[in-house]
Amino acid sequence: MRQVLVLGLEGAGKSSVLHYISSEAAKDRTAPTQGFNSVQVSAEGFQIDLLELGGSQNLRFYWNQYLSQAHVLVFVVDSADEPGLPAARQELHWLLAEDPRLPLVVLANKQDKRDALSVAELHRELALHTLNGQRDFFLLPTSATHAALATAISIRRVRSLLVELLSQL
Ligand SMILES: Nc1nc2c(ncn2[C@@H]2O[C@H](COP(=O)(O)OP(=O)(O)OP(=O)(O)O)[C@@H](O)[C@H]2O)c(=O)[nH]1
Ligand SMILES: [Mg+2]
Repeated sequence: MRQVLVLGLEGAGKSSVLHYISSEAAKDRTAPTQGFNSVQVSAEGFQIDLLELGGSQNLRFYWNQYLSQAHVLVFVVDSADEPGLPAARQELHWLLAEDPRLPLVVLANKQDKRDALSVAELHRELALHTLNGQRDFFLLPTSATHAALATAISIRRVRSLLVELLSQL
């Protein structure tokens, strides 16, 4: 079992992304995650356990306790929530400081929204240029609720990236 830890501020779209990855279908409605939400997908030769921890302020306190079991960190960002980006950046960099090698996949989610920032803008706003060279790092645009081909493709790309990263372990 390989574990993927899925974090990000409340409402970023973690549950929606996990639902799509495991069921290959968009879901238009999710409830805020109380505690955690776990989803399994099978890859060739191994199982992937994706563990989402809720993003509300009181739950963020527990995030770092789960880092040591994780093989990959997925950090989901609401690309259209510009005011929330400083908090997302701060939480992300706190997590990264705890483990300088943990592979990181940042999802620039909600790309279907008209006011979504681009991947390049998010790279800057999240100060991702400051990452050290020790870790594998990827930044991918996603959309998890929009029923369009681009959504299906973006989620499939996340899934195959995770399989690729985890199969190297
Ligand atoms: N337009 C759009 N809405 C999205 C997308 N992903 C998620 N949402 C919506 O954003 C809201 C929050 O999504 P969730 O998946 O519950 O977010 P979360 O990160 O799991 O939130 P917590 O569990 O509270 O930490 C829901 O209303 C989703 O339908 C997306 O790609 N595009
Ligand atoms: Mg959730």
